[in-house]
Amino acid sequence: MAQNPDSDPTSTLLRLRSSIDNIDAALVYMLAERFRCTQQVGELKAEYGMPASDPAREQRQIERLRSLAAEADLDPEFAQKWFTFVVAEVIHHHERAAESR
Ligand SMILES: C=C(O[C@@H]1C=C(C(=O)O)C=C[C@H]1O)C(=O)O
Repeated sequence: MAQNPDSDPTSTLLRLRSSIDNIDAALVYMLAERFRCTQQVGELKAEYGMPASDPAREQRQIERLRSLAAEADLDPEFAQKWFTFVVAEVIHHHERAAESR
């Protein structure tokens, strides 16, 4: 009789880790794509003398992401922390783009 593939904890661990590795790869590609977009925003802002950060836009994004996180059963605080961390890096890039003009 065929064994249940999940009856062996080692195979279960390997199967789950394989999915985790795929998800991590997708996240890296998604982040790279996001930074490619924000880089273009940074160049546009530097060219036209627009401010690096837009707190009102960020506030709207935070509210939207918190609501999406709650729907997806993800901690909204965690979603906000992740967003704030990424945006801080984006703004740093925008400031560097403006300085190098
Ligand atoms: C990318 C922008 O610049 C900043 C970075 C943001 C982001 O990474 O989502 C949002 C607002 C701005 O503070 C933008 O203004 O759209």
